[in-house]
Amino acid sequence: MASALKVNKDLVRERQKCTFDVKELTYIWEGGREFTEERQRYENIVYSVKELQDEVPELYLSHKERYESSIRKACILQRLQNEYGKKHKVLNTRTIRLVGYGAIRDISPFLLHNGMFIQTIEGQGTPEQQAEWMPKAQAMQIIGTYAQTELGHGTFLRGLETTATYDVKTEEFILNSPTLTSHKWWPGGLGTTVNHCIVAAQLYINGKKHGIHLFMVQIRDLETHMPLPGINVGEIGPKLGFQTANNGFLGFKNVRIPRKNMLMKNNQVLNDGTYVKGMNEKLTYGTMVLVRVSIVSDAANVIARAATIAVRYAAVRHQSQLKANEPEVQILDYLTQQHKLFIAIATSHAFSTTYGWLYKAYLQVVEDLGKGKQDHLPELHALSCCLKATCSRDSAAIVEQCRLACGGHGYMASSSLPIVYGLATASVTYEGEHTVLLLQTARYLMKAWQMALQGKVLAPSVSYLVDSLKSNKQSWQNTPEFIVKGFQHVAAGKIKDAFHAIQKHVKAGKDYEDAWNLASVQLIKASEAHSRAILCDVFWRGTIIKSSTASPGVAAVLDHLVQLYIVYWALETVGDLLLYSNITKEDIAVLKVKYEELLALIRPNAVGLVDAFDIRDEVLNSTLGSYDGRVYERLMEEAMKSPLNQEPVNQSFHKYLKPFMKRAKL
Ligand SMILES: CCCCCCCCCC/C=C\CCCC(=O)SCCNC(=O)CCNC(=O)[C@H](O)C(C)(C)COP(=O)(O)OP(=O)(O)OC[C@H]1O[C@@H](n2cnc3c(N)ncnc32)[C@H](O)[C@@H]1OP(=O)(O)O
Ligand SMILES: Cc1cc2nc3c(=O)[nH]c(=O)nc-3n(C[C@H](O)[C@H](O)[C@H](O)COP(=O)(O)OP(=O)(O)OC[C@H]3O[C@@H](n4cnc5c(N)ncnc54)[C@H](O)[C@@H]3O)c2cc1C
Repeated sequence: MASALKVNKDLVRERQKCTFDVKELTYIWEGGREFTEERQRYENIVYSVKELQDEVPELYLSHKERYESSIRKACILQRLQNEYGKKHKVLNTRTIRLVGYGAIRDISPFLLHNGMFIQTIEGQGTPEQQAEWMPKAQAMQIIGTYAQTELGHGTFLRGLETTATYDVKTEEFILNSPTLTSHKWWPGGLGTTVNHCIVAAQLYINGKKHGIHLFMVQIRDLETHMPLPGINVGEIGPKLGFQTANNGFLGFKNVRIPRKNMLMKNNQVLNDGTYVKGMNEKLTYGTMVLVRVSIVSDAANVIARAATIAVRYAAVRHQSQLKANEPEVQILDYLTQQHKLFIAIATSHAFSTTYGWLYKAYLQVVEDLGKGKQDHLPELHALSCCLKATCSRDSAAIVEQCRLACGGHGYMASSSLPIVYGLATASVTYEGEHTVLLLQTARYLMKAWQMALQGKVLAPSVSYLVDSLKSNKQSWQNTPEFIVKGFQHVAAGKIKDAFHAIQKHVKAGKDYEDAWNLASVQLIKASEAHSRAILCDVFWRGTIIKSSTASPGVAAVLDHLVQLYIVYWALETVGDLLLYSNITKEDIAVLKVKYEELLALIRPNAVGLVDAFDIRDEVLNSTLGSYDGRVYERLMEEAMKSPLNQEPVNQSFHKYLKPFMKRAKL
């Protein structure tokens, strides 16, 4: 962090106003002091490595140069990470991703290796397969990705066309891409980085199709890196963001792999071609569940980044007068600006708390599955789908809101807000498209509603449906607990409406599937309302627990944030509350005042709150958001790095402009 002397005076004043212990909140936000200290220790190592510092900003490099630079840095990072792991302890993936981002400035071409390839071997491999591949993958003697999506299908996995046909004679699988649309398309690192892939393919044995299975396939020679025979591999080209992720395509022509290369923890193929079905075919999708859970944490992190940039900038930026003859005010003093930004801070805490809760549920299900119990798998799938969908979508909207809150300068690449938006919006699509995942949860909610009607016991996350069937609703109270109940009434009401809409179409003679499609707008609304009820409930309960051991100052700001989140969403969805709960116009008027009071309470702590996210300048990489607030100096310094500013006259003047001007007629 910059020395106090060089820090912008507005930021100095803001920090003096802060009423709580910033460090203490950082520890809470990060899940414990040990995690923060571990990350900081690792950051100190990584960001002192000279080779990781850019001479030319990445954005001025060509597509090819950017990739080469990202690989160079990713290798250095991987070495540092391994060395660190040997000396201290293995770093958590959040730290690896955060710190890696600061060095690479975009997505690491090893992201899928570290985030899905290793996890799939771990989660889907037999102990023998793990023993063979895990050490090599961890040491990066083999580098891999997760190759599932194809040109023709990403969402509908049963529609994937890549085939893996078992040859009993040679005890091998033969991989083929029978059509153009069957080519793998998107996997990160696949373009020119990885030499192995976990490939999702339709399994055929003796002409019988057994559905999607996962296979370990080597695609490049380990010495020469040349594609192996039968492999057609390449990079898919520039995208909205993710420029250095090295997303690729892949086709197979009669590529043979040994039988032992099918990941067989769940389903198995024996030597003689006998197919042994596992406990649940959907366990093949297990890595996706883990990544969906992790995306809730990623959403919290991207919002924290955008909020840090936008809040610090809003403290430094002065524009317009509130009153004539008075100095121009910090834009952070406009209530509308606080309305745009404080919800970002609160949302980041809401998602971080929800991630902690969801990850715990994930670990419990994994433990249960190990004992052959799968009762909670459907609930976890439903929760991970709707929370991934809602948190990723909210994160993209909030990052964009933070960008807009920075006015014109937020549009500068050097603000980093465009690149952060590129990251956030990608997560709305990858790992299960937004609408599609909401509809997965809706399937579960329809079943839960049916069970509630039948008086059956429901899983904890939907047990509120039982309460909603009781006719005596208490009169409304403007307390957080009661507003959370209000969200549950909204969710229950929307679930019920969607259920009835399907029934109505079925009664009118439609097939269930057509009725489902006709009701699907209502279904996604029900799923969204369920997500919001869960987020508010978990955030509220989680904050009470965290506050119970926090200092009074920190407990107070946590309380302001959770209340702000709940009241904000009550006001955003006020129409729903009027439809489905007992809220009155008078209650709403009180909530509006409450919301304004909360903005005022948070205002003196705004900069302290984003400081508590403890995001280093290297990670922010932002002219607008650095700790010292030297916004204008940095904007100018960065502009001066443009290659167009390295010469007084660009050659295009002599080649095009001058002749053009000469020829121009009056
Ligand atoms: C700690 C380490 C963490 C590291 C984190 C790193 C983060 C890295 C970030 C990486 C960045 C980018 C990577 C991006 C990678 C990708 O995008 S990989 C590709 C992702 N692809 C998808 O998500 C595909 C989406 N589609 C599907 O999942 C399925 O096709 C879909 C669920 C939509 C439907 O599947 P079907 O097989 O067609 O099933 P249905 O008939 O619809 O349903 C049957 C029942 O199965 C239940 N189900 C479905 N999925 C699951 C599951 N995963 N688990 C449990 N159960 C599941 C479903 O609910 C149905 O149940 P029901 O019949 O209703 O009882
Ligand atoms: C940055 C990025 C990185 C990625 N990395 C990987 C990777 O490493 N490995 C990998 O395998 N894949 C990867 N993917 C692919 C990604 O998982 C898919 O793009 C994603 O799952 C969406 O599938 P799709 O592209 O087929 O979308 P589509 O399903 O074609 O979606 C198009 C539209 O159709 C709608 N739609 C589709 N089906 C339904 C339905 N049943 N009901 C209602 N609406 C529907 C969707 O809502 C959407 O609006 C990546 C994608 C991106 C953008």
